[in-house]
Amino acid sequence: MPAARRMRRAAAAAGVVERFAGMGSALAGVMFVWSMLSPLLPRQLFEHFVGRFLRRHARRLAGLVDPYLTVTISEHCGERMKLGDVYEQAKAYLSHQCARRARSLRAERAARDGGGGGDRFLLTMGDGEEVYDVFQGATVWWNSVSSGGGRRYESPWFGGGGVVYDDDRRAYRLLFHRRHRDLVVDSYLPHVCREGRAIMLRNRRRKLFTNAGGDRYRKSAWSYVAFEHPSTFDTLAMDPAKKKDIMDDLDAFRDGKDYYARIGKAWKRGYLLHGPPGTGKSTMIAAMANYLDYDIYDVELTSVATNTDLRRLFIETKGKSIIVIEDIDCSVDLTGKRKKRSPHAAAAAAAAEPGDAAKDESASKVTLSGLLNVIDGLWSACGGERIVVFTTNHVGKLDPALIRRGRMDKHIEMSYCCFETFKILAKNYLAIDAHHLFDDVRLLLQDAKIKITPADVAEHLMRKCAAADEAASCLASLVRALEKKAKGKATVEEETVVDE
Ligand SMILES: Nc1ncnc2c1ncn2[C@@H]1O[C@H](COP(=O)(O)OP(=O)(O)OP(=O)(O)O)[C@@H](O)[C@H]1O
Ligand SMILES: [Mg+2]
Repeated sequence: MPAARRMRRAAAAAGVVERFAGMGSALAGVMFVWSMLSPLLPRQLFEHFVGRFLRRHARRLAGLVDPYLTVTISEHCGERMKLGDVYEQAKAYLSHQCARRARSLRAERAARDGGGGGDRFLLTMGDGEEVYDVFQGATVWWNSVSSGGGRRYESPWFGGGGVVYDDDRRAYRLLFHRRHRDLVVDSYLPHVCREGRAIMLRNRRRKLFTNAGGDRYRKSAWSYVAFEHPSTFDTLAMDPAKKKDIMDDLDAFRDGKDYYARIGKAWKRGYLLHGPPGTGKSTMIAAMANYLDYDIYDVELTSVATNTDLRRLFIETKGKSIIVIEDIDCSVDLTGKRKKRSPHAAAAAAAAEPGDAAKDESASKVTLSGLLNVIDGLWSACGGERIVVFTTNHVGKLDPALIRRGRMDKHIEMSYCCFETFKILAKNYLAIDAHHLFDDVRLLLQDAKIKITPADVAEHLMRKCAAADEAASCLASLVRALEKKAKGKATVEEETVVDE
């Protein structure tokens, strides 16, 4: 047995002995005083005084007999039965540090990054288990307790609309000697949370959250799937200098916790990605998330009924995340004015049921000021380490207040394909760095009148067969498409891929 483990066992055993020895000597003292006094006093007087004494000093006596304190960390806490962060952190810590000493274990799937992690298990303490831990020479004991027997029932309210409550309440109980109180509260518990957070980060599978399709009685406003987009900055086709600038900016943000605190600014950063369709705005968001190892919250503004709901959504996002609002110009009317209806829409509304009209009125009432408040107001500072990204095809349509620096700190234009961009796409799609047709492509792309998006170029370079001369045929297809544009025979909108 390794020496370190032998020492820890010995420490734990010593702790148990010390715990019971302390109780035993205090109990023996009380019994001794009792046996001395009882024959000397009249029985009624004795009972009266002893009764009063016990009533008054019961707590202090209990303290003499049992000098141990407990701290309970519950699974659920606060509003709407939110899962307690501290509980999750303690669970992760215990599964890593102490669970191997437990005899009864609970197994959960430990999802890891990048998919395929579903076969790993996280082992946590089973109900009623006790394990010890040693911290700076002090021994503490952790107990896993549960109540409710794991019953699940459907709410009788809201028409029983699928709201299922889990009656199983779990908690961890931490037991320690009262002389370690300061050590536990000031150092040990923060250590448990810190270590637990780090373990959770290492074990987590990144998530793509959405608020669309939810109902307001769900425990969380967000639902999610595993985030598995393969885009990276290596595969993202754009001017290398611009790409490096963005990566440096992201690095500075990720490592900037102390800097943001020093300058008195919330730890968040806004990016505005603008450019024509198919220039890689969504691809860039995926690359940013993969680069930073962050989750993505994709906000569907049209599914948010009010500013209050929007605020709740933002409060429920966690740190290390990118909050995305795509096509911000067409999400909702953020000027607060109602858009004029087309004659067709007006006729349809007139023919609709009265209930439909009411539904229309109750559609999203998110306002510009509501949005500004969550991304830049007092609420925006909750949690920290968040990036907010807006994308748009029409930057000119946006309200200047929405995209001013400080809200959207970095404006990135995603533009049409240049030769540098093409070379990255050719490397991605055809695995080539050079080809005799590259010169033709370069000459054509140098012509400012020829506008082709990376999405269109990518489609030309996409493998269509496993032929040996595949690269040549793909490049020839691209050259033909570019020549067509040069001759004005095709516009960007009408362009279609020529299949070989
Ligand atoms: N810069 C790029 N680098 C690599 N691939 C790209 C790039 N731009 C576009 N693509 C390819 O084109 C497809 C469409 O790109 P993407 O969805 O990112 O465009 P977008 O700018 O978000 O378009 P929209 O404005 O219509 O949402 C992607 O699946 C990707 O394969
Ligand atoms: Mg997009």
